[in-house]
Amino acid sequence: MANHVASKGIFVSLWAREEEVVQSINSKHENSTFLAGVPLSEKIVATGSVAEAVSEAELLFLIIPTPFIAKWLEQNQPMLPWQVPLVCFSKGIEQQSLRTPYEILVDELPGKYHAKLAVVSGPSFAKEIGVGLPTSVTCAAQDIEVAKQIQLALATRNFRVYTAADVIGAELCGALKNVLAIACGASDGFGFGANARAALITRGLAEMTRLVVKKGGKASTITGLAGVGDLVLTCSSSLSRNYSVGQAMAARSLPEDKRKDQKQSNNFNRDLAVAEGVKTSLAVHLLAEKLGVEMPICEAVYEVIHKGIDIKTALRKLQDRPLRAEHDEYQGTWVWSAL
Ligand SMILES: NC(=O)c1ccc[n+]([C@@H]2O[C@H](COP(=O)([O-])OP(=O)(O)OC[C@H]3O[C@@H](n4cnc5c(N)ncnc54)[C@H](O)[C@@H]3O)[C@@H](O)[C@H]2O)c1
Ligand SMILES: O=P(O)(O)OC[C@H](O)CO
Repeated sequence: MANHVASKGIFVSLWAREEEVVQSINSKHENSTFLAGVPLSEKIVATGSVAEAVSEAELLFLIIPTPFIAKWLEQNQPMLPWQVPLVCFSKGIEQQSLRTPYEILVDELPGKYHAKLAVVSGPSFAKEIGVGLPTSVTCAAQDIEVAKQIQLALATRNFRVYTAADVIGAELCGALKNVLAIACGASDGFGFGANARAALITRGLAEMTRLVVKKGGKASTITGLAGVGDLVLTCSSSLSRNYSVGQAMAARSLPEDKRKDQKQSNNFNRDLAVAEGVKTSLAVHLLAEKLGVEMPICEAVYEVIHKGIDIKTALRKLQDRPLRAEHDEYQGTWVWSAL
């Protein structure tokens, strides 16, 4: 995102946690640790000091993994200006509190910050944005004028930004697609084929819809970039860390002689550590239980990762559920059926 904004001729001050990342960006104009091979603009200057990074900010981006947001805010909030929009790009759900990134921001930041909070979601691999490939995302904010301000600030011919008012829907979709991508990666890792993947994406969409609507989000968000867009992207590309984790977990559970046919992740341990769907699957399990929402695919991912259930058994269990109608009639309209 820093590179994209810099491509508009805007100066970007980028805070990074690791000293080697700061060094690499400032000396080589590349983030060799996290985004090797993507040349970065000289308009990006990295620093290890949050105070320095935000001192002249007209727009703030917060892009760190969801599990660290609350702690990061606790340590850095006093340095953050409240008069400028703060846009969060993180996609996950906090494990214990079951909060989305926006809900964490609202809880952890004083009220004066709240009016200018926004989130960006949608199909957006960092690597593709970094090299300027065409990308479209959704910016959601409670105040649509804030979303429009961010839309204008970020949009280019190659980077379309749509506005939306459904913050909760956009965020839940972004979090859930990571869990579903693990399931799709696993299915592909077993060589279950394209039919199975398409079914997982479609029934995954049904799970997303049920949770989003139950939490007060809009069903229309599901058909948008944050919903279908990001779900299709993440569930079908090994550029996704979540998909790769599922793929590698399946490949690892195959007998030696079958493994050679499957793609293996070179970065399994790193993907496992950073793929948001790993921790979010526990949060989704708890949230679905709390709200009484049926989410069998997400539940299968939770059972494999957090309960140690054999991955093939979990996928087979999905196939063995009772047969039923695809949609139910509910208050005069057809909606996704519960299982
Ligand atoms: N990478 C993408 O393509 C992409 C695209 C859209 C949204 N996102 C979302 O952005 C968020 C960040 O993803 P990412 O790919 O930039 O990072 P990542 O998932 O690769 O994680 C590594 C980053 O986490 C930071 N980190 C590690 N421990 C930390 C701590 N204790 N406190 C603060 N930061 C810490 C590291 O400094 C590093 O920048 C995630 O929620 C992800 O879902 C990522
Ligand atoms: O690599 P992933 O699986 O974290 O996905 C990255 C982005 O969220 C895709 O939109």
